[in-house]
Amino acid sequence: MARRTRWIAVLRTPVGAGAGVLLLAVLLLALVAPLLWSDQASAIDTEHLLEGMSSQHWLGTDSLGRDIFYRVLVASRTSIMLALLATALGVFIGLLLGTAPVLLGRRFGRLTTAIVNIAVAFPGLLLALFFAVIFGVGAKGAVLAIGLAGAPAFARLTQTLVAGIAERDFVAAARIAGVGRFRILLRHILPNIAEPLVVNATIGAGGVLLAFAGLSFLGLGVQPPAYDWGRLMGESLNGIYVHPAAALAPGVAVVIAGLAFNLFGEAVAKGLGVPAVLGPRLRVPVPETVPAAPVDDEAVLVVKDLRVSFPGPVTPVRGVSFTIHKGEIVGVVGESGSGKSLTALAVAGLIESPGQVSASELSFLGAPLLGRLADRATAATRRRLLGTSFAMVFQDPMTSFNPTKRIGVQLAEGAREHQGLSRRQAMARAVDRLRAVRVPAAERRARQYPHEFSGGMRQRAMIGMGLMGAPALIVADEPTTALDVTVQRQVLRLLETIRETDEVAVLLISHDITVVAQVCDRVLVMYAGRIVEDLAASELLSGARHPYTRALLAAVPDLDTPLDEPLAVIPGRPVEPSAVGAGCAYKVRCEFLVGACASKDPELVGESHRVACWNPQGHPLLSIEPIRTGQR
Ligand SMILES: Nc1ncnc2c1ncn2[C@@H]1O[C@H](COP(=O)(O)OP(=O)(O)OP(=O)(O)O)[C@@H](O)[C@H]1O
Repeated sequence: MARRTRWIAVLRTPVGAGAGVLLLAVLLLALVAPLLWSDQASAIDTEHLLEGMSSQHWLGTDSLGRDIFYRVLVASRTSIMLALLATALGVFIGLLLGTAPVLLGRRFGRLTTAIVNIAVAFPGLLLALFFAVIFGVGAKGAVLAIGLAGAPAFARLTQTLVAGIAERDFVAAARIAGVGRFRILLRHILPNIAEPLVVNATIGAGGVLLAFAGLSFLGLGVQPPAYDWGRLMGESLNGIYVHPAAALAPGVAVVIAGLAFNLFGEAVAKGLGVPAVLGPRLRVPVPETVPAAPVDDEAVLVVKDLRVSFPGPVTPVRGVSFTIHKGEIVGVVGESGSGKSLTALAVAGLIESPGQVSASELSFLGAPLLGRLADRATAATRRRLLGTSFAMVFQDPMTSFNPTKRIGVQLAEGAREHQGLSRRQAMARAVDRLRAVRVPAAERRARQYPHEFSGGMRQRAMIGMGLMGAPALIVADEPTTALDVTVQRQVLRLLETIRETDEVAVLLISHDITVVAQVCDRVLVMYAGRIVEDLAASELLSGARHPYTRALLAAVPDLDTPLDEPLAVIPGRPVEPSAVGAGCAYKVRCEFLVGACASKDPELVGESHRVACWNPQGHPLLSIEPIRTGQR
């Protein structure tokens, strides 16, 4: 809807309207000219050979006495049709090459990217000539030549656009939901790149028209008795000094038609802000017949010694272990860069190559999430399990949903995929879930697009999407960071309610320790890729023992904080993953160093309250004298 309005707005601008009318006129001419003036254009008049302009022949006649004006008009169809065909071919091949990384995976994707990069480096006209020689002279050969020559540019454009969309949260969410690559491409990626692609193809058509005229002019394109503008130019070239109009007229036609495509494309691009691909977001889960197996205890997610590393090598997550039980809300806090998001992404299977994930155990509802899957059935089961029982809510509500699709349709998609619901049933469930997350007028809202929702409502709808199946775990990565305080409270309360009513476990990632303290049962404090403290949220204020946790708490301003004094901050800066050396990663910022801190990284030890520190506070180790350091 909004899309249509924007197009209409473009057509209302003077340039947009002018270019639109010109393009329409050119297309109309191409359509009707051969029907109306074919006879006049081909009528041979041996008495008026190579005549100049006259009232009878406005642009004169050619060597067979045929009227040049009518021939230029009639040639419009062949010229434009062939140019559009070649453009379509270029776009099609460009799309195939540009979307290869999504369809074929990274390795083949890289190969096609390399091929495209090499092809793009060749001048288009040179490529066209090269292909023209291969395919032979004639219109068909020229279409193939120009289409293939234009393909690398469209492939590059497609790759860039696809890369921008493929990293969006809603694509990640669709992947978690087990939506296949082809379907992701078709339903999530292509609709979001269609606009810039169409606009660029329109602009490109102008250039193709010119290239086609060039090939025909050289005698490699349209062959007699057929003719296009390029051919007319070529035929008139010999007499250009005595009879310039015959050569200039088709040239002018090429320029006008080329301009019409170019101007229109440019006007639309400017008006739509192409390539402004908007943000999107999330998704997840679904059905019921999932072979879950958490029979032993109530562990929903078990993570043991999780590591995430990247080439460098850097290891931003260095051995994280925790378990989440049914109906438990576990918070993960830490400064920026501590590895919170990577931990969540690794759990969701969203770390892409060249990132490497390893763990001695990573299981969800008893099913392993890591490792090579022995057979397709196991892989399908795992996909299905994640698709139905695992939900992910991302940070930015602006990017949570595919902007081109209605909210209800997006909610329904996973249910159709995994639960086998019909379109109708899935929509009914979507409306029901929107109601469950307190989206008012759910039926009407389900028919709206993401931009018609407020930020908080979008975030709630995203959680609703997670509830389409029967989720056992919702991973929420900074779900309230982009929201104002009141809306933030509503979203957090919603997560709490879901936990209470459906016993869903929640892994809540936040840099805000007060948020975590309010809603969580347990808190994991992360620093430099490790958990440094794991304790009950109720103990946080009174019983935190790690100097880093205590510093995080001390840095939270409260109503008693004197306004005339600087706010407390944690001295120093978080350590970069690449700079983590021997000993405790927090040592350079810690006030309570002891001898072991410099040489050995402390293990996370304890039962219900785990701390990784050689000198935990609160219950001071009296035998060890703290070394008070000067702060950096
Ligand atoms: N693809 C990558 N390649 C190399 N390093 C990465 C990559 N992705 C993340 N990192 C590094 O890993 C560290 C942890 O990142 P992560 O996003 O998990 O932090 P975070 O705790 O979630 O921070 P924030 O609150 O800012 O999101 C950061 O230092 C980051 O630079």
